[in-house]
Formats: sequence, structure tokens, C-alpha cells
Amino acid sequence: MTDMNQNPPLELTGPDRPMISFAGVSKCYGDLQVLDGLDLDVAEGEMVTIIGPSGSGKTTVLRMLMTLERVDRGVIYVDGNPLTHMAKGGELVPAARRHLRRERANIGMCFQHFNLFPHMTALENCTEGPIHVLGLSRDEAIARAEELLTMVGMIDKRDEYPARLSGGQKQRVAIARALAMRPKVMLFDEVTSALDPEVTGEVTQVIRQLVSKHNLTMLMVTHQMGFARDISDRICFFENGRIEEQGPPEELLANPQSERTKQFLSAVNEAI
Ligand SMILES: Nc1ncnc2c1ncn2[C@@H]1O[C@H](COP(=O)(O)OP(=O)(O)OP(=O)(O)O)[C@@H](O)[C@H]1O
Repeated sequence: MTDMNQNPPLELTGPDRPMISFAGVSKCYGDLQVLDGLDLDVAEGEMVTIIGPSGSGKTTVLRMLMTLERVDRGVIYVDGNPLTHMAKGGELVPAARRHLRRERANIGMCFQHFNLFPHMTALENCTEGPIHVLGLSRDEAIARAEELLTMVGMIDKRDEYPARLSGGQKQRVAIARALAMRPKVMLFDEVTSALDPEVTGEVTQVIRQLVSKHNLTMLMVTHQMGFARDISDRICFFENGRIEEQGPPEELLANPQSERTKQFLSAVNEAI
């Protein structure tokens, strides 16, 4: 087998290359092996959800895509470019830093607790990154933010501060803010977990629109099987840092093949 860290391919090419690719990725925290030779490809425009027990490594996958964590072995590619192979001896060389900054701009992330800037209005939350990171003019950034706030149904709240918005409204602003950076990939970590069930539907609908309008690629983590069922093209069941089983939602949720997936889903169903 090729050692990906010794000799990683410089890039993945070809029209069928995945938008996201984890190739043999392993990660340890001390003695704890969190990811264990993970292979996971997500095609352009595909919506993939990761489910699995607590501690199985789901959030670590998203954090590694955000380059918040280093890989120990293997390579992660986004749109064919490796995220990790330029890291040397634990410190990033300047070229690697620039490369990572560019790559990171391709990736948007939304979190369970929204992480909006509390001292900025909904509109300012959406213009801050485009002005200060992408170098857009104020007018360009405002036009982009207004278009996105309209898309997520929040334009009438453009001048409100986050404290005056409901959870669902905050999450929709957070989605608009991430999109304002024009990412190729969106990551969603438990974005509906802090929301009331009736509000979950409005966020799900907004996320669905993103694929049809922007052809975004999405990787999501959730504990909510209803959200996974409604939103995903494919669900991956994680166990001990590997994919135990994967498939379309209707197959994986209704007719799981692996004993572990069956146990997990029946425990989740009992808890509901
Ligand atoms: N920075 C860290 N240092 C040490 N251990 C960590 C760190 N981050 C995560 N872990 C551990 O790695 C394991 C996987 O964490 P991760 O957050 O990826 O799991 P998860 O599947 O998302 O869990 P949950 O469903 O509870 O959010 C856990 O045992 C966690 O305690």
C-alpha cells in the first residue's frame, strides 16, 4: 500500500474527481485513535451526513476539513488539492500557510450554536468576511449579503442584532454569512440540534435550496435521524473513526445491514 504521507499525489485530477476526499486519514489524540484510516469521498453537489455514537470521530472529520486539526497519516483533498501534505515537521512553512488560507476560504462552516458576532447586525455579520478577508468593497459586500439574506428569508431582519433573533433565524443568518464567502463546500455540525422541532424544517428547507441554486457540496454531522433522512443523498454510519456502513437514507435507516448500525439505530429510536 502507498504511504500517503511519504508520497502523496500532488492533486486529484479528472472530471470525476470528488469535491472532498479523505484518503487513508488517521488521527490520534495521545493514545486515543479517533480516525483510523478513513476513506471518504463526497462528489460535487452531493449531500452527505455522518451519524454515529458519541466519540466516534464525526466532528473531528469536519475540524480536519477546516484545517483546525492536523492529520497523522493520509491526505485530505478539497476540489482535488491536498489540504495537508505541505505541513512539515509540525510547523507550516509560509507557502503552506498561504495555501491553507486559500483552501480554507473554499470551505464554509455552520455550528450548533450559530457563532454569530453579537455586536454586529445580521447584515454586518454577512459583510465582515467578504470585506476583510476577500477584499470586496463595502457596496459589493452589501449587495452580496442582501441577496443571501433574501434567499434565506431574513432580509427584513437585516438590521437586527443576533440577540433579537430566534434560534432558527440565527441559523439562517449563519448560513448566509458562510455563503457570503462563496465556498465550494459547506460543513454543518449539529445545525438543528439547538432548535425547536418546528423550526428545524425551515433550516432544512434553506439548506436544500443551497444545493439546487449553488450546487454546493455538503458534509453534515447530526444526532437527529429525521434531519439526516430529509437532507441527505447518502448517510455514513461512523464507528471508531471508520465508516461502518453507508447508503441512501431510505436504505440505511430502514434496512441497515451491519449489526452495529442496527444496534445504534434501535437505541436512537428507543430514546425518541
Ligand atoms: N482536542 C482534543 N483533544 C483530545 N481529545 C479530543 C479532542 N477533540 C476530540 N477528542 C476526543 O476524540 C474523540 C472523538 O471526538 P469527536 O468530537 O470527533 O466525536 P463525535 O463523534 O463528534 O462525538 P459527539 O457525537 O459526542 O459530538 C472523543 O473521544 C473526544 O473526547
